[in-house]
Amino acid sequence: MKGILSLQRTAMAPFKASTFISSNTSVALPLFHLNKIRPIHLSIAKSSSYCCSCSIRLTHSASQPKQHQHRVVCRNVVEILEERGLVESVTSDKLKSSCLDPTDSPLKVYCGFDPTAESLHLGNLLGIIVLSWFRRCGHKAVALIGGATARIGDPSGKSLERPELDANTLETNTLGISNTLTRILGGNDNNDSINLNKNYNFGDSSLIVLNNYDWWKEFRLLDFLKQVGRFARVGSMITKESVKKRLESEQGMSYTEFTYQLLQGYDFLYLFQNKGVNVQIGGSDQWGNITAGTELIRKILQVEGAYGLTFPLLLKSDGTKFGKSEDGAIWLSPSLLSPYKFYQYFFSVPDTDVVRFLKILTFLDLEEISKLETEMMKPGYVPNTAQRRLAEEVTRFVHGENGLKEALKATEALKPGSETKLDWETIEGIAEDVPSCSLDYDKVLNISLVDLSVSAGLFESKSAVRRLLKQGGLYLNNNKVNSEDKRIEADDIVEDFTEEGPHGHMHRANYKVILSKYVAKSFLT
Ligand SMILES: Nc1ncnc2c1ncn2[C@@H]1O[C@H](COP(=O)(O)OP(=O)(O)OP(=O)(O)O)[C@@H](O)[C@H]1O
Ligand SMILES: N[C@@H](Cc1ccc(O)cc1)C(=O)O
Repeated sequence: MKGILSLQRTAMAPFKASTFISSNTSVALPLFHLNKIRPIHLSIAKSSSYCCSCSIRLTHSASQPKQHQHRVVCRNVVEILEERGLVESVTSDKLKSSCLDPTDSPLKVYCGFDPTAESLHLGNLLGIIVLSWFRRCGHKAVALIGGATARIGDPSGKSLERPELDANTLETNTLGISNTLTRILGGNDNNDSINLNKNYNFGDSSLIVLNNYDWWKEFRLLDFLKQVGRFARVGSMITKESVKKRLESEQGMSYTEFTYQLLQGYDFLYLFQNKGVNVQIGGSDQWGNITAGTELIRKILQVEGAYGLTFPLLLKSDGTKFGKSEDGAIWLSPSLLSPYKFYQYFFSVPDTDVVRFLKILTFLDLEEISKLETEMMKPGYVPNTAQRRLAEEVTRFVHGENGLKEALKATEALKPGSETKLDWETIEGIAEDVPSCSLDYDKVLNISLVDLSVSAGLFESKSAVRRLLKQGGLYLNNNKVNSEDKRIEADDIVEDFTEEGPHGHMHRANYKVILSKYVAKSFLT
């Protein structure tokens, strides 16, 4: 068993996780049990000196701006995607030749995300990564939120009709997803909410976030049937995988979901005509919807020059797809999955997956990945070195430098026998991820540690506490407890002095104490 994530799955099981509550009058007790785990040593690797996008070493000169050089040395983005296993199909081979000159004629690429959940998940990250590759190679990206299409429900890959979402849920989801997209693709740690009535341009306008509800809300049915429906052939529509499968099922398919491909198809046409978008990307399940768009553009506008590219679905080792429907989805929003847990997920991926994930989910040079792969085969390889690199890269991309720092700090603090000094922020971070409870301050101060360990639910009996204490396995704030008579003193309580009192004095805002136990070394396998 490796890594803290797997540790927590087994170790946390006996305890019921509760919400972490902190207030001026309470003491919160994040409790955890570290069992059968090897300590993990972490360090941040230095970033590579290669061009982020094209695996070619940069040769900056003082006179040439970095951005310009970056584009000059950049290779064909489609080739890069192919090498990394990020291309399943393209609608035309001409796409490759169309991306040769990003400086003079950059492509404008879009990927759509229906706001069917509060957050995007790991499967959706592939679309974000492919958009990012295009941007890194000098092209432009559009992230589209399907405020309109989410009301219809994409039948792709679904055996049942999707439940209808109410307006409030859609609004909350749209906000959550926009925040994630702008946080990741905006390239900063800015978590501020964005105003949904605006389109967002970032810096050099290489990224725009749009919502398709903006053009669908005013499109009248008669106009749609005349302008779009007339050109769509039912014969071609029913051959799409998403429709064929559903028609064979007992439940069949509603007319509403049947029209989904035309909505997505029209989006492409609208974006082609009004925003200069000429490429749509998506997971392989989006092929039918993407080709609906290229077909409409060809028929209605009578032009060529619109392309589609799909990437393979990201699958777990058991062959199932990463998505939001299963338990334990890997959410990209920190409020649904903390950066610490996100990091731990990647730190614990099996050796059989790590190289594939490094190629798909990071921007690391392929040569570097290949070196890591070679190292993995050698005797003396420190387990999880490749996973650590993967976890660092993906966490930094999704949660920013601060998110990665938070994850590393919590990882360090949760290590068995860690000597990390626990400060307020670290405890707060950990508390979300371990079972915790909240007790009044006076129910903790001067209370015997043995009693507290039981009243807080860490142990079932005082004798169990004493037994572990004798084995040297009981820790308070990462310090080993040696005496059964230990009482909680004021100094054991980690305080947050960050709130400023009425006269400019810092006053006690919150109080926290952390207890932990882990099985003595002799019990480790
Ligand atoms: N595992 C995955 N690998 C690659 N792309 C994915 C994956 N899951 C979803 N996508 C892509 O993300 C976009 C939105 O996905 P969508 O909301 O339809 O499905 P989902 O979130 O996987 O839903 P569910 O979990 O309910 O099956 C689509 O372009 C889809 O191809
Ligand atoms: N159909 C995509 C989302 C999407 C919506 C509208 C588009 O124009 C493009 C893509 C999904 O399943 O999530």
